[in-house]
Amino acid sequence: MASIWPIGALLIGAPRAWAEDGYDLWLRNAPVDAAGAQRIGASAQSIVGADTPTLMIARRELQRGIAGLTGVTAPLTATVQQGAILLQSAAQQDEASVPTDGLGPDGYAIRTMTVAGKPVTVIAGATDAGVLHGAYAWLRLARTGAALDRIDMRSAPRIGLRLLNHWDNLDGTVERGYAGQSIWDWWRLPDYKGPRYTDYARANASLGINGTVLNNVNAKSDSLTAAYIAKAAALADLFRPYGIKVYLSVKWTAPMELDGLKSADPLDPAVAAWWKAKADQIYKAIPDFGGFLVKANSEGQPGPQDYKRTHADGANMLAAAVKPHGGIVMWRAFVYAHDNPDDRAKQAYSDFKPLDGQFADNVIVQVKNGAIDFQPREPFHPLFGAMPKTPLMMEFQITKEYLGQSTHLTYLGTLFEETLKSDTLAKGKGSTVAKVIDGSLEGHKLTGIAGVANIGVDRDWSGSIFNQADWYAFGRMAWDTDLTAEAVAREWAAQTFSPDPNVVAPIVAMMMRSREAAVDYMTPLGLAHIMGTGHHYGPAPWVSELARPEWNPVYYHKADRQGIGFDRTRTGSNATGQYAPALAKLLDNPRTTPERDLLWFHHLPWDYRLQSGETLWDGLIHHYDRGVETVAAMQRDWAKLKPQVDAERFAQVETFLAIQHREAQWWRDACIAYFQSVSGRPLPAGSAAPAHPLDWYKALSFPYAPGHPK
Ligand SMILES: CO[C@H]1[C@H](O)[C@@H](O)[C@H](O)O[C@@H]1C(=O)O
Repeated sequence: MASIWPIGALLIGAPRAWAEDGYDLWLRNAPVDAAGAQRIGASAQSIVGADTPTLMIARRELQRGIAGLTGVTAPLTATVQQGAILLQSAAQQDEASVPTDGLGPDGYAIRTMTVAGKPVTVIAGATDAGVLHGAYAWLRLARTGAALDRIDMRSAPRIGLRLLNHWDNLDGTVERGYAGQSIWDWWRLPDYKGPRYTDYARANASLGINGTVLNNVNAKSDSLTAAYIAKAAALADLFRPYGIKVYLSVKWTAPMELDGLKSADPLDPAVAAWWKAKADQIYKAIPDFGGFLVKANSEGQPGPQDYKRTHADGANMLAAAVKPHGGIVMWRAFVYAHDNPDDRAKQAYSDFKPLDGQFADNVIVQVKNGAIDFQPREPFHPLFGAMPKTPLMMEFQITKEYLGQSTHLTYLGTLFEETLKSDTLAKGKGSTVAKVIDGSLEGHKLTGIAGVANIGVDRDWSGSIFNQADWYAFGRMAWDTDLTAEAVAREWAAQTFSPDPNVVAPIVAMMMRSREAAVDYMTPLGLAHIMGTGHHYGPAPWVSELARPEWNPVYYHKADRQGIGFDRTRTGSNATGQYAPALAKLLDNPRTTPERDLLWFHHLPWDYRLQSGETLWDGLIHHYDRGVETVAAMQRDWAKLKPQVDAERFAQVETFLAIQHREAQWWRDACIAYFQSVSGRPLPAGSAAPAHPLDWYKALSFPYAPGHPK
């Protein structure tokens, strides 16, 4: 057998035919060793069945992957041969078929079996998109070194809508984007459809992402003009065979801005008629258009409350416009439009909880993972579990607005996992956030999860090689919320760098502690939102003079001579009361609050004793120290990988880790200098004094961070 694949041996040490700039993401298909080529080649000698646009993509992906990995191209054949891969779509059910019931519109089954007396691998789906997902899953197995000669797997996502949200503006900038300008070339669309769009679709389809919202939630009305609808339609045409639908964010006052209507009151029949006509126009150009995403009455955006109507009034009016076409409305719960002096964290719940049961059946409310704003760590949002009659979808941020943006290595898989596995206790133990959003807790059919994309025109797409892992993890965990961050990191590292366990293990170890390191050096023990204001980069716990209370870091940490933290208990802002009673009870007591969230829920004296026995003050400093030390350890671990990683990507990561280490110290020293100026406490033994006086950090301004909206 081995002699069939001599080419595998030749590939060892062969010069690479591509630049290692990260463009190929996890779809890199780098040549494997001889044993790997044998393993893959034996199960991929030919491909059978590929007659629709989507199946042709599946076939091409397999051929491309197999050729890259083994050096041998698997031909397309009409008859079944030994070692063939059979693509079995719904139309091809016969005696050899693999059952596809229960796989839904996206799922797949992969099975090695005997067909016409020949050992083959069948990749089946109830739809062509399912087969395509199966092809990508098979390639994932091939790339990660799994055995391919005995497969019997079925996989179907529980969450229906798995979407990226682009915060891309029509002028090509990306709000909170740290990977360069938008990949949507609005200027040359719809005529010029550059190759990057197809690569984008491949990357997303390989994860099972099935929709994309093209434009920023801070939307401009222009996105709904005929010209922009045509551009969106061009993208929809490209993405369709990959099983990806297009959605648009809309601005509430578009009827006024585009067509001079006098109002945008959702109960005004003229307004409803305008949206209906607009929806009809869009569906004419994009028959499978997904629907609308709306940010209303939040951060200055207009909305139904401007007309004394509710969010439900607004959502339902839009929902009626898209309903005849099968469209949906995703209505965001990220609101803090009004001054909310006692506790910004409470507003979404206050506004939305009373509306439970009032939304139309094609509306889904999109809730951020936490109640403030994509912090390095937040307890799960209290709306999860609190609106049983309303489908809620998750909004994660893949772009790392508050987690070091493009340079810090802070793998988000652990954040996603922590949130999804959080127990709301809404219907007793085991009422996890994952079960809320997959619909199983309350029996909803409309289900979704969105990730704010970290994609731009940078060669590596995401601003750094390791940020690609966040896109990857979002997609994989959206498909299967049971996946662990570690398993996903392992898959990603094997495909992105090498399946060699000596490469995978240390990279995964770095990734798995990286986000906790950022929590430690930025906002340990439940602190939040003490970043530089506006751009959210770097420390600024001292800022206190901005116009609105909730724009100031001092509002969030509330440090004074006596203690630190935000009292959200029953006797404080009572945000704890927004959680299920059993959980609220735990959170009202610092001793039964997870220590990682301590200062999120409690204002405590500096002498409060942590579980470790040390005082809160000493513990805080130790967390800051530990964060910096962890980054230093990551640098050392990366340095050891030099022989195994190509020079280009090694150098990028090395440089970014150096930046991260420098900035972790900046964070640590600035925060300690500030908190010490407030607490007046001495540093614990073993902790070095901040390198500079507080004024030095205060003077260090950083006004022009990328991605910061003007
Ligand atoms: C799109 O605006 C963003 C804003 O830039 C950002 O700082 C914050 O995270 O949230 C807003 C939102 O989610 O609407």
